[in-house]
Amino acid sequence: MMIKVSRHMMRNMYCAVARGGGLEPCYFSSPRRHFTSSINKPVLGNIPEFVKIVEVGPRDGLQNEKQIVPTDVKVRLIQMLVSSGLTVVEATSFVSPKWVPQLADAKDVMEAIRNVGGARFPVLTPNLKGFEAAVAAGAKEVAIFASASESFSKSNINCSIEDSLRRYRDVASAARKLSIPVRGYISCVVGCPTEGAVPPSQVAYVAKELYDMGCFDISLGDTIGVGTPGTVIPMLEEVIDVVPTENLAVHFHDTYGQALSNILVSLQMGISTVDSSVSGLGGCPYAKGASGNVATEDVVYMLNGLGVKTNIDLQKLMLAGDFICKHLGRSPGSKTAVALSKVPAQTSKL
Ligand SMILES: CC(C)(COP(=O)([O-])OP(=O)([O-])OC[C@H]1O[C@@H](n2cnc3c(N)ncnc32)[C@H](O)[C@@H]1OP(=O)([O-])[O-])[C@@H](O)C(=O)NCCC(=O)NCCSC(=O)C[C@@](C)(O)CC(=O)[O-]
Repeated sequence: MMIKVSRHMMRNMYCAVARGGGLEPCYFSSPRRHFTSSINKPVLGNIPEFVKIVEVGPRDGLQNEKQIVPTDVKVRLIQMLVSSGLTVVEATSFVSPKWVPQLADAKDVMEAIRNVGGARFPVLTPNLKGFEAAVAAGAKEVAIFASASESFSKSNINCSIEDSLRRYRDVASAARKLSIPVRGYISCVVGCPTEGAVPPSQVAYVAKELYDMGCFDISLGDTIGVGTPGTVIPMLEEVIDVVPTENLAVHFHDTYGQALSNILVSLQMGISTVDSSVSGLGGCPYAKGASGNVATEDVVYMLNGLGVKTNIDLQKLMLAGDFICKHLGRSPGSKTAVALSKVPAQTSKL
């Protein structure tokens, strides 16, 4: 049975005075028990005990790199991410190689990870052509990506929002016949690089369309990272009115350093799926100036501190971040890795 969470219920959950606890804060390691006594639960409200992290680095991260990363490096990165405990790693995109040459090796990546167990590897498919290629390459889960902004839809996938939704209905229906789960993304949920502020009602409209076509998860993307809790909360309120929180995910880029605060308020509003990118890789080829996604290491560090389970080994995750940063010839992109590189003794407590 699907329980619709109304805005009123959300407010109550938000204000809920939680009892119990009795646990110590634990910043570096996974929590041994849920919630900590030193965390003021009356302030935090009912944040989830477990958060599923969808790692988007190999796709959202590497699609934006100037240099084309060799297939074997992408594959090694994916393997390292899986061995850190991540159970969903977005592997690549079946998009036009003219538009995104960085991911032109999608078929080879899928072939190379065919036998990697313990995780799901969703891939982006912008149309039926991409869907069919993804399935032929062994994809077991796909993602479609719409936009809440008309101009971003045109620049990203060369069609209007309505045309994209028509295409995606075809993809969703083809996927249903093969029992392939479909994730839906919405870009520009608070701001668009050309249109500016995006009305929450427009986000809710696209979210409902994606939900109605069968998306099991709808990821709300602040593509250019302009959101603050002040704009994210009203957007989420409208979306939660039409899509249950258990079917929502958040996807914050960190351009203005607001991603962690935005994630925290999303958790307080009942969302328990968070997208992030190892070492904060990424950006968007069609959103100039947008920085990478929030770094997975920093999200895990915050969740550990909150006593929220992720089942991710932060130390192994940082090794994956170190691996890809070394390959790209840059210093670590997560605050956690930077901090621990300065205080290596703390690493032993991870
Ligand atoms: C959607 C299209 C294909 C339309 O592109 P188009 O040029 O309008 O498409 P078309 O149907 O006219 O086809 C043009 C050519 O592309 C080919 N083609 C057509 N489809 C495919 C396909 N699936 N795979 C491979 N090739 C394809 C097609 O066969 C043809 O080849 P040609 O005859 O010229 O040789 C193009 O605009 C595209 O690939 N866009 C992808 C853009 C992209 O990947 N953007 C980044 C991801 S979205 C994002 O980052 C946001 C997100 C999800 O992370 C959330 C957030 O951060 O907010």
